[in-house]
Amino acid sequence: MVVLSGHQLACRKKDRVLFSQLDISVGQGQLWYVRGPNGAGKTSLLRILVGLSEAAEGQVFFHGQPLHDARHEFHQALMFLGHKLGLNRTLNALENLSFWCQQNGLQVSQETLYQRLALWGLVGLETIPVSELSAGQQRRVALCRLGLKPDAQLWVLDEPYTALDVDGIALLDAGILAHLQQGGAVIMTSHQPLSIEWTVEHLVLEYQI
Ligand SMILES: Nc1ncnc2c1ncn2[C@@H]1O[C@H](COP(=O)(O)OP(=O)(O)OP(=O)(O)O)[C@@H](O)[C@H]1O
Repeated sequence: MVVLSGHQLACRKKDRVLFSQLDISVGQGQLWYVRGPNGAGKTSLLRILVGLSEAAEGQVFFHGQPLHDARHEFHQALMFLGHKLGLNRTLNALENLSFWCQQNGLQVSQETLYQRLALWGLVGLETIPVSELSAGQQRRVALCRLGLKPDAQLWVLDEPYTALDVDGIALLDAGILAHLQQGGAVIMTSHQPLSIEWTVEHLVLEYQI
């Protein structure tokens, strides 16, 4: 079953066409890996696919419905982790996760949040302002959100491995694998080769002058 699809998408930034006539169809249990050099348009594509930017041409569909007509259902089903971490640097890890859950209308116990933080190796760091954590620790706090939104069938992850150490990469791989095994769908960008043991669909964007 197709979860998200983009038809004949085009993206322009200033006078440059980043991509055009781009088709993508992301099904349940599929892992899409969007690759390409710096500036090729990977983040721009992801932003179009999640409805944060308008395509210059083409349309995005969620479960066969135009995204505009399925906004509510789409947001229920979407877990988007952008290039930026989306953390408040003055709040600590626990407060950031609580705030994010509130924003998303999720009732999540403190115990569950502590469990997520423990899973990501952040025990003892829960109440330190995020600004005082290392880059990899901050990334781990952001990644704690994966799994907190039970209805999120579609994960869209923009360079989620950034700043992670070997153990962090293995944890993220395991989380993505479990999501796929449960029928979830994943679209992600990365500059490093994927080591997830799953069939990977590749979408390569070239740098267009
Ligand atoms: N808001 C904007 N206004 C103007 N140009 C933009 C804007 N956002 C992105 N661009 C341009 O669009 C191009 C593609 O950017 P994008 O962030 O999508 O690339 P990317 O493939 O994700 O790159 P990277 O691998 O460096 O993260 C870049 O040349 C960038 O300068």
